[in-house]
Amino acid sequence: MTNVTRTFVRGGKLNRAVDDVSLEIGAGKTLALLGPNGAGKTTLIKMIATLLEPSSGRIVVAGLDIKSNERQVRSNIGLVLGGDRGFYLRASVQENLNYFASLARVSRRRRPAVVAAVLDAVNLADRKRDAVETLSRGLRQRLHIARGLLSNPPLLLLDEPTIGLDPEAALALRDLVRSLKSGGHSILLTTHYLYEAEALADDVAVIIDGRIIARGAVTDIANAGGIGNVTVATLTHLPDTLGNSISQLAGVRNVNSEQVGGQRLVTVSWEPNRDNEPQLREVLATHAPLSVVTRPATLEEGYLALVARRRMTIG
Ligand SMILES: Nc1ncnc2c1ncn2[C@@H]1O[C@H](COP(=O)(O)OP(=O)(O)OP(=O)(O)O)[C@@H](O)[C@H]1O
Repeated sequence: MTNVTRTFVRGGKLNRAVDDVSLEIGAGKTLALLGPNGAGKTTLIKMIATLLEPSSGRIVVAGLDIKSNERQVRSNIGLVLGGDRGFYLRASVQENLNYFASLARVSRRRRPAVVAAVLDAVNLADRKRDAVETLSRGLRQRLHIARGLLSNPPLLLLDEPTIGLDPEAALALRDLVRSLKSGGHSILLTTHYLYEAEALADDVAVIIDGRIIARGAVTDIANAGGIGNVTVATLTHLPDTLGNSISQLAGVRNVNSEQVGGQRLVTVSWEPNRDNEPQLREVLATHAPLSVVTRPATLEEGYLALVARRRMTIG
């Protein structure tokens, strides 16, 4: 998409829900779109799915401009919004998929094979005769993905696919998303679970107030938030003045401490390429640290630093 903007009028004021966004997703790649509530993620996904028209800008899916090829583009996209709606609850899994396959213009002749293939892909074949209302939330979410796969679309749009799932069901769903990716689908994923984005995505884009403020690998997001590596020190106790002494070291961006079990974890975020574990060890030496480990910032640490930095610059 190139220079895409979508405005809404609210209370007589023009609100730019998506503001001049340009993004591309490579074939077979997964892009995670992250951002706070109301940042513009769903608006962006709805525009790609042709459910909402951009106010300006251009969106191209598999080489086709969505404005002039709406019907064809729809069959190139699998939209998975999830939740409890979207199925006939008393009808069976198979009946639902047959119906949605007809809407997706899968020919009557090909329908049985296509429905069998998507059921296999999401591992639901053994439940095909059961009414949808008997499926757990995790299995319903698989059914949503099966529905999105009916036209074998090159692009899948997954809006918070694991929301509300228990940890085991969420893990199984992440495995399913990985297998779709290795099957060649490009995926645009929105999620508020940062470890999920880190586990699944090749690339991350952060949207705030309708604008993409950072895009790239996890390190790029962290660097945009002003942090590079992070050192975690484990201590048996934390003297009052220690945090202050650490924050005075060159290159320190932020210091946090928390109690975990009987231990104190001190987390030191360093500015990009300015980590200095030896100097930190000197400060910690008289407090007998149990361990000191330096590693790259996680996506969660990078994202939180980026959002905080953004709020500081506009607030
Ligand atoms: N139909 C609409 N009419 C008016 N304003 C809207 C409409 N849809 C979205 N908005 C506004 O556009 C902005 C972006 O909303 P959007 O739902 O895209 O955010 P989001 O990033 O998906 O949020 P969440 O993480 O909460 O799902 C918000 O300010 C929202 O109030």
